[in-house]
Amino acid sequence: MTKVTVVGAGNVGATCADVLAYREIAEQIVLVDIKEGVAEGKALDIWQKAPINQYDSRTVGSTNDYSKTADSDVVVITSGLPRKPGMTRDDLIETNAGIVKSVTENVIKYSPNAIIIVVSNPLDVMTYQAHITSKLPRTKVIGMAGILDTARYRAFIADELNISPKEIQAILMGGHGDTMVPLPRYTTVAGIPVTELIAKDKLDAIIERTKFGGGELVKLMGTSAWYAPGSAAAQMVEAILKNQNRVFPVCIKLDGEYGIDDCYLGVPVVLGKNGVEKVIELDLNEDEKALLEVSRGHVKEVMNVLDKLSNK
Ligand SMILES: NC(=O)c1ccc[n+]([C@@H]2O[C@H](COP(=O)([O-])OP(=O)(O)OC[C@H]3O[C@@H](n4cnc5c(N)ncnc54)[C@H](O)[C@@H]3O)[C@@H](O)[C@H]2O)c1
Ligand SMILES: O=C(O)C[C@H](O)C(=O)O
Repeated sequence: MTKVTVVGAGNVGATCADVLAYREIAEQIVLVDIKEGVAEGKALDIWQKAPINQYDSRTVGSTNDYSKTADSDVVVITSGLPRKPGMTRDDLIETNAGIVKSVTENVIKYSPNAIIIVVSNPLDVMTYQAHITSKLPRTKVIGMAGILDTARYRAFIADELNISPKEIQAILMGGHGDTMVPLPRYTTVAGIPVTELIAKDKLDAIIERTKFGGGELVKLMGTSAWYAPGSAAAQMVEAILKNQNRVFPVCIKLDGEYGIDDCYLGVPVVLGKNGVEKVIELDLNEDEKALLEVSRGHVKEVMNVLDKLSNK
């Protein structure tokens, strides 16, 4: 039986559980939250949708009882505060680091071999937190952001060209923040380089909008996005459970790739049954390397903040 735990039954977690269920990605989905009754209620609601939407995946909920999560193949961590207008993702570090640490400890107690997908923000540094707490190999503790950021980029390109989003392929690297690095050189529309179809000034504007894509939604809704983030996390779970070996940008600790050591950044990887099967090293040009270095520097600064908090 394939079993997935989603911790945090808020907007992102409940959406992820719903996608995992209605697309029958996992046979059993356990939703956990700290708020009494919320996870049980949402899991029951998703289960009661099964006869309407015709799926067999079973969802169950739990208020902080991790014994129900035992032997999960994959655990998705979405617990933590979302930002409000005017805040950066980094402003969430203190509260969310404590939450991600305690959740990871509980998860690992009952599912020592699980693959962990972190969603909580600030994403790259929360992946660091889960990695050091779990002590799992780096290939099994990864962060979801790149699929979401590239999806935004691809959706904006689809709009600009009035072409199906299914045709747009792209890779984006770096931290999940304003320093992320979309790569037009590695963006195609049905195999055609995007640079042949969209003028530079328009593509630059799309890249800028992508970098601030999360903030655009926070401003509109007063809280952060959930449909695309929940679906993106579910897509990562699917690649793992079905051993699809799909290529996605995923946050992982770099151990020398791209000349970077000891920093958690989004890079293209092959995602399969063992988590990250391979980190793909692109041959970046000087401009791209410079942008990645800025992003690395920013993530490293926030990692240092976490180190100081843990030493308190
Ligand atoms: N990586 C990304 O691309 C991405 C995208 C969207 C949101 N996020 C982040 O995901 C997180 C969740 O966002 P959301 O919109 O679902 O927020 P939300 O407030 O709707 O849900 C968060 C849930 O976590 C629960 N929670 C808090 N502490 C907990 C604990 N110790 N154990 C279990 N559950 C706990 C809360 O009760 C709440 O139900 C935020 O940090 C947000 O910034 C990341
Ligand atoms: O922007 C946020 O705060 C949430 C998330 O990281 C996103 O990009 O939607």
